[in-house]
Amino acid sequence: MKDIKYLKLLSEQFPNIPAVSTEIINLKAILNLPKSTEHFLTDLHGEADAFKYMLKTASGMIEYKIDQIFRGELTDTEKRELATLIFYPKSKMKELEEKGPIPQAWYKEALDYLVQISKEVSSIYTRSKVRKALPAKFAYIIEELLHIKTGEKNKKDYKDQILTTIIEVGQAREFIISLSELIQTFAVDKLHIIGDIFDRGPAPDVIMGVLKAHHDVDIQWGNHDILWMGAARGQKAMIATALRITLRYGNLEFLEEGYGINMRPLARFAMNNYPEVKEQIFKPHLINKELDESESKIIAQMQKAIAIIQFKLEGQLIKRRPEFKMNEALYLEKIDYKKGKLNLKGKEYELTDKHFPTIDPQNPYQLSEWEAEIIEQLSYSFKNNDQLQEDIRFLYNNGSLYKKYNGNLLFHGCVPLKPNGDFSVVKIEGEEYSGQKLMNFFDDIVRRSYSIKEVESDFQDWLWYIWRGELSPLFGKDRMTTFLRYFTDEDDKALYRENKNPYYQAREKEEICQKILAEFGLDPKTGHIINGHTPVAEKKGESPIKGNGRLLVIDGGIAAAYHEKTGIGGYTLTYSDTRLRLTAHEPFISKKNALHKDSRDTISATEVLKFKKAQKIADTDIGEKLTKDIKYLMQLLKAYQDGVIREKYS
Ligand SMILES: O=P(O)(O)OC[C@H]1O[C@](O)(COP(=O)(O)O)[C@@H](O)[C@@H]1O
Ligand SMILES: [Mn+2]
Repeated sequence: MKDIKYLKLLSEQFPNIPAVSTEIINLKAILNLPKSTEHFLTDLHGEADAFKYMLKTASGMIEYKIDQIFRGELTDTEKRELATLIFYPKSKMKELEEKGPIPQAWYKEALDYLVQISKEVSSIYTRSKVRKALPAKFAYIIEELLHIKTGEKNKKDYKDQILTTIIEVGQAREFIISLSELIQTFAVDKLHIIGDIFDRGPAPDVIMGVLKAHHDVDIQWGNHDILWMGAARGQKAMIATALRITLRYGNLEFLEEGYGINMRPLARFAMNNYPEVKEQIFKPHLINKELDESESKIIAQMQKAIAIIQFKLEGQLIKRRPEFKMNEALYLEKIDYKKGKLNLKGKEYELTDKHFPTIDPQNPYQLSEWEAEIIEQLSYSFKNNDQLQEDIRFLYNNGSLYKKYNGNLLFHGCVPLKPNGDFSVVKIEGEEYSGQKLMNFFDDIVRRSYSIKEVESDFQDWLWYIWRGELSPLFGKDRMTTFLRYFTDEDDKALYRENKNPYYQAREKEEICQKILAEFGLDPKTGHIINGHTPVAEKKGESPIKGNGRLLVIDGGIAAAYHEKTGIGGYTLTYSDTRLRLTAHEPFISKKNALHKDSRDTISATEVLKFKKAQKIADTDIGEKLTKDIKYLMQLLKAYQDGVIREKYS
């Protein structure tokens, strides 16, 4: 029996037998609803258009529903037309209008179809949840339409009349838009982003805007998110790195226009110090866009300038934190500046670029006065940028290093392992961390870095470690060879190789996946690990399904930069009441293309798992919580019945 004090507290919310009974009936009914759909996306890398499209289409879920409802009734082309109407209602109707007035019959049919789909996708939610999600202006009418049962003869005329009147009063367009948005919202209940929203692509700020407006999203931080979180806290090596990557892909728009960060001081500095720059090394890597020569040159100059600042700041940090064991990356002191050569482990390498005007060979990691001023200014603009701070706060508040959800384990990179498959042990201030404890340690570091005020604090150095340290669960590689890739040009691939943590080999084995699930307190027989971070090269025949189905890697590369490597436009995962489905997508080209193509977007869909019995809310984490609540409510009911607690009626 729960503490009487607790029951008394509960009685304030449910003061009498009818109130507590109603709640019990309500919760028990909810337990019997089907489990709602979860949608997993990862490695968005600034690709806002592709991401928005995946959300709109619920990764093929909407087309799948249309198939189910209209099988045998509509042709494939008609089904695709209906799907694009749901994805882009405004543009689709605008196009039709351009060809002439839209006939009433078209509106009637479209409304009828959309009502049918809305009914289907909302049928798994409680009335109250559906009501809350309805657009206020049409809530009453839509609710009426959703609750007319198919086959209810006497209601058919009633429904027809409502649809006809909607058209007569000129509201059909608005209704179609509202219903389409409703379908998009209801197709997926919960969105999981397995990390890497930032870097490489053009519009992470737009993605953040969409996520902030979403009804239910959680984020498992990726290394590139941590990079921006550290940068926004003012960690200077991370600011320099985030900017270097932005410049490397020539994506200044989101920085300057999206976040309003002024890049002119860096541009002035770069033009002054690097009037000539080796464009073959530093010219921006442009995807789906072009820049004129002068723009491209200035971005190259800025990229070199910020890269040198990054290497200096990283050198300082590595020296300050010997426990990070990253001396290997102390490159600037291994350069013979007169000869223009790099000396690594007794071997000399010719540098591809020997112009280092800001480096003092005696003190190579010291920033020049101007460099110091630049990074100081940038740090000020990052820390005082309202928009960026709001986005990063959202990442902190809705994110974590890993998540356990409905029996599955979600994280971006890895759980660091030793080559023999044991969990790696990290010793920090006398304490040993491994497995879940290590993940919790890093999660705690990230949170504390946010709440602790002082700049460049210990915690911020650790954030940088999470970005690129050997035992970081988000990086999962032994080193980052950026410097070598810029400044050396060897045939020897080993020089640049970043070796993946043994986890990536080990996860092919079912028993390792099971061991990890068990370490996190999940059922190793039924749970799944869901990973992002490493693009799956489908082209080379790599499978996203590992460990005999216990682990799924869904980074197929939404990032346009990786399409060539992966050969597809990304994987996504949906987990409904009946199945866990992995979908491979075609690369997203443009909205225009999506609007006009008459085929599906998905290349293939694999049923990773099909449940024998459809899952109910009772089988989920929320169900577990509700079951506990019901238990206490039953105790309260009994306490009223036995007179242990007095009922109140007002
Ligand atoms: O693909 P780019 O922009 O050259 O960046 C390569 C760098 O990105 C990393 O792959 C990290 O990014 P990911 O998390 O996307 O893998 C580094 O290991 C590597 O040095
Ligand atoms: Mn990553």
